Amino acid sequence: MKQIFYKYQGAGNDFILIDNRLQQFNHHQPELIARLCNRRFGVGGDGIMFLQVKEAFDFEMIYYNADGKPSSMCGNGGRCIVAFAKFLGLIEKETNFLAVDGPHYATISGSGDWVSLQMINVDTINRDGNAYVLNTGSPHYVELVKDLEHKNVYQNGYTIRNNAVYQKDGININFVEPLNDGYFVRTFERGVEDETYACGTGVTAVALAMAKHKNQTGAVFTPIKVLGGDLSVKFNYDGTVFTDIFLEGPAVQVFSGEIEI
Ligand SMILES: N[C@@H](CCC[C@H](N)C(=O)O)C(=O)O
Repeated sequence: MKQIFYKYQGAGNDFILIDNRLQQFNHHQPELIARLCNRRFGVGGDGIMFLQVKEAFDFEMIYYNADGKPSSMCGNGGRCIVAFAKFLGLIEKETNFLAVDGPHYATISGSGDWVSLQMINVDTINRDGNAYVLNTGSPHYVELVKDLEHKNVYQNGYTIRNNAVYQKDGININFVEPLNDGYFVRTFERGVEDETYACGTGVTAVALAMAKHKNQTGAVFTPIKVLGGDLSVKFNYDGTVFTDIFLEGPAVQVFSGEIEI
């Protein structure tokens, strides 16, 4: 059977998008999902999303990691599916949709390639040695480092992600270095099991962890540079809970096509 797909990227975090409003695609097939995401045997992507009908919402986002397993929230994926919903004519300038971690509100620019996505509130940040550990829809480990440009993110990320604490459930590993204006972040992603060019829940975790690190409260705006471009995170922090968290950046359709499944 032939399947139409769309390919999107958000700061280089790339995804396959499928319009599954008619429920023609049975996505409970881990091997097929992993093959579609494979960069040699399939379309290629850090993950795949299915846009489905959901009562009381504009749509539902069903997300799988590149390894074929259902995942927790994907921030850049969330931004890309909002751009896809606009492309399909389902929404105009704003949307309320359902994802695995609950309802999300988002706004989209007129041209449709800049998306601001509200993320879940965060009230818990734990420590693991010098690192910060928090859940922004997906679990994240955040470590401040020096000379991030030359760090072996794959090797160091792989080692932490697979240590006795995190091996079973997995975690995403973010290394962060302060810049004059904001931060530079590189992420080893669970479910891709490799460094990706960007991670939306990851840069969100970094922005919150750095505010905590610097005892910064009030309205905060954090520009973040990643391998695939620029993202930003804005939020309010009262010293206890992070609210009104928005992840912002590009969400671009790259190509579309048909693949045999
Ligand atoms: N790329 C994502 C995170 C996707 C989920 C992650 N791989 C996990 O398993 O936690 C993002 O943009 O947030």
